[in-house]
Amino acid sequence: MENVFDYEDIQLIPAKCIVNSRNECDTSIQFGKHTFRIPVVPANMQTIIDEKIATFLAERHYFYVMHRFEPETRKDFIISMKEKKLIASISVGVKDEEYSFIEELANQALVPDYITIDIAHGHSNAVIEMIEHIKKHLPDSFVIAGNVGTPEAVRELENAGADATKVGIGPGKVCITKVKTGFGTGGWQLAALRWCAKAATKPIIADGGIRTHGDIAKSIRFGASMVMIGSLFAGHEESPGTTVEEDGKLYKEYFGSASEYQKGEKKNVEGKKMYVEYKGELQDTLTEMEQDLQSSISYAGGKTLNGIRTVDYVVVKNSIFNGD
Ligand SMILES: NC(=O)C1=CN([C@@H]2O[C@H](COP(=O)(O)OP(=O)(O)OC[C@H]3O[C@@H](n4cnc5c(N)ncnc54)[C@H](OP(=O)(O)O)[C@@H]3O)[C@@H](O)[C@H]2O)C=CC1
Ligand SMILES: Nc1nc2c(ncn2[C@@H]2O[C@H](COP(=O)(O)O)[C@@H](O)[C@H]2O)c(=O)[nH]1
Repeated sequence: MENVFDYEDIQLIPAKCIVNSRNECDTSIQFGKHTFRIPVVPANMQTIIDEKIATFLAERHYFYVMHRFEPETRKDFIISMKEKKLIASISVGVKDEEYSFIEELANQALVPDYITIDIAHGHSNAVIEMIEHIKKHLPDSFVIAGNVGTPEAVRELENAGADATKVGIGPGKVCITKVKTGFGTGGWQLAALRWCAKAATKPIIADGGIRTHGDIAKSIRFGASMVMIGSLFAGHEESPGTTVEEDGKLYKEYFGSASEYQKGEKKNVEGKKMYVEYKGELQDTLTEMEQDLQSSISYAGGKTLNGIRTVDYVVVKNSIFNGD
């Protein structure tokens, strides 16, 4: 891989505007059988999403992926979303009990609309076998598989039947994979996304490393259909993490899914915990993201997200917070 770069190294170049107001710019994205308001999905992490937030998002036509860290609640969650006529989007791992869980869902005709296979090193037989298992038992579920960081991995997971792949090994804000293992896409996530997108024949989710709303537009430019974000969604009033007060200021916790706080033990820890400033209401952030993306589309000289996909860009090597 040559010419690696990350989000802060790139600036998109404006093209002639074709709208009279940013309101005319359409940020919606079709992903699977459904169309969502913005190409953004909060990370499937325990301090980012819970059932209440999932319902809030689904009711307002935002994509969501429920986390997999309370496995015993997943079946009721699917039933409850189906009763409300909302999309059911869950996560699974690859351990033995997950195989029986998929069979149980199939036997009870409980078909999640989206199933995300969520493990650290997604380029593995474990994930390939789980994709095949889901496709055998729940062929109508849209399967997202990850995480990966190479075109070879994208091709293999697509060939196994994945409907979308998720790219990002170690660029996350609470991720310590890079320092613990020496591996990953941390520090060059945007270049890795481009590399993977060139090989992909199905949608890609860019996962991790988004620090500003402009990074969403950059992800779209470099091949993402959807962008998964953790830290920017942490710290809201609705966020599940605990709230603490220090010197009169409010903070909320945000921890990694491979942190000892999530795992309950210090084994194969690849994540940490941090506190982020309290950010107010989730809807305000979603609205701001949509407006900023409408602006991005207008700067791209387009009316839809497609306008961003072909826009010119420059590499400006002034990395200030590369890869955290
Ligand atoms: N996007 C990212 O950069 C990363 C994300 N995470 C997140 O943390 C959570 C926990 O992830 P994970 O530990 O995979 O989940 P699990 O603990 O559920 O592990 C899934 C399975 O994969 C095996 N496994 C995990 N990592 C490896 C590896 N490097 N090589 C071979 N086998 C492996 C595990 O076995 P065993 O534990 O015995 O090895 C286990 O059987 C997930 O939500 C994941 O998305 C974690 C790290 C990086
Ligand atoms: N290496 C680790 N990555 C993790 C862990 N928990 C979550 N994640 C990944 O981070 C993104 C969110 O990134 P952000 O930059 O937007 O905050 C999330 O979707 C996962 O892919 C972890 O413990 N270790």
